[in-house]
Amino acid sequence: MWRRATLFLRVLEPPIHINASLSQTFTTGFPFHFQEKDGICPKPLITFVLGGPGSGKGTQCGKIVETFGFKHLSAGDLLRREMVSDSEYGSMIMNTIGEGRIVPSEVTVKLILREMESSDNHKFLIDGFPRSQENRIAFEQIIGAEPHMVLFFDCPEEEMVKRVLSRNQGRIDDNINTIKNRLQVFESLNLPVIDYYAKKGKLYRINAVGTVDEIFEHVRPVFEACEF
Ligand SMILES: Nc1ncnc2c1ncn2[C@@H]1O[C@H](COP(=O)(O)OP(=O)(O)OP(=O)(O)O)[C@@H](O)[C@H]1O
Ligand SMILES: Nc1ccn([C@H]2C[C@H](O)[C@@H](COP(=O)(O)O)O2)c(=O)n1
Ligand SMILES: [Mg+2]
Repeated sequence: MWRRATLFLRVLEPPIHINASLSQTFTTGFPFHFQEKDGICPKPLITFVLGGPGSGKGTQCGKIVETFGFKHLSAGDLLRREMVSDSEYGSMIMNTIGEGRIVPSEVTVKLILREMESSDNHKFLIDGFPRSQENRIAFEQIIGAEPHMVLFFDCPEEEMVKRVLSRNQGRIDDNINTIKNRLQVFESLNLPVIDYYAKKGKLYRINAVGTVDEIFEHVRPVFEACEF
């Protein structure tokens, strides 16, 4: 039931090396294998969801899924799941997340790819990715696709820190020291990606201050304006 979506996906660079243990679960080369639905292979619609730690990306993704029927892929959640699995990357991921740094792009992109390939939905919300230009380039190289739009939840640091410290979900990075590092990483590595998409005309900046429902009322028209 797999068919190559060659026509739809933009090929940018030669495939990067895929290491032995992951190559059994991930497709080598690109474009990725996309699930056929009702006899046709739909074009994947990719939305990247960016914003600082605690800006509300995951919360708003939940509402977008409910309202617009996307498949939500949180890069952080995929990494946390990999971390507690038997993966050879477990301890590396745990140390990296614990210090508020970014996991090597190849690992993260392949986790995303695995989820995309096994999904029967063609509309993807990719949350917390790309966190760096290196992440972005790895996605383009491995998956051979670009987002049709990018949401940026713009939230003051003080509010992000307050939200993260009261999240209470047992995350190893929800402590003041790691948050300081994550904020620095956001500024130095993630803001350039946000600028990149702004220059390409793909960025939708959402004011992330207010109640969850108020913020969603800024998000809704962005999706309503799209023809899916
Ligand atoms: N508009 C809001 N007002 C107050 N609290 C909020 C709002 N949106 C989300 N929260 C809460 O703030 C915390 C962080 O939100 P969320 O997990 O959605 O952020 P995130 O951007 O995904 O963060 P991270 O990058 O750390 O995963 C959660 O406890 C969530 O319930
Ligand atoms: N593209 C990504 C996304 C996440 N991570 C790591 C580092 C983050 O601090 C952590 C938590 O992510 P979140 O749940 O806040 O989106 O996961 C990464 O290395 N690369
Ligand atoms: Mg999140």
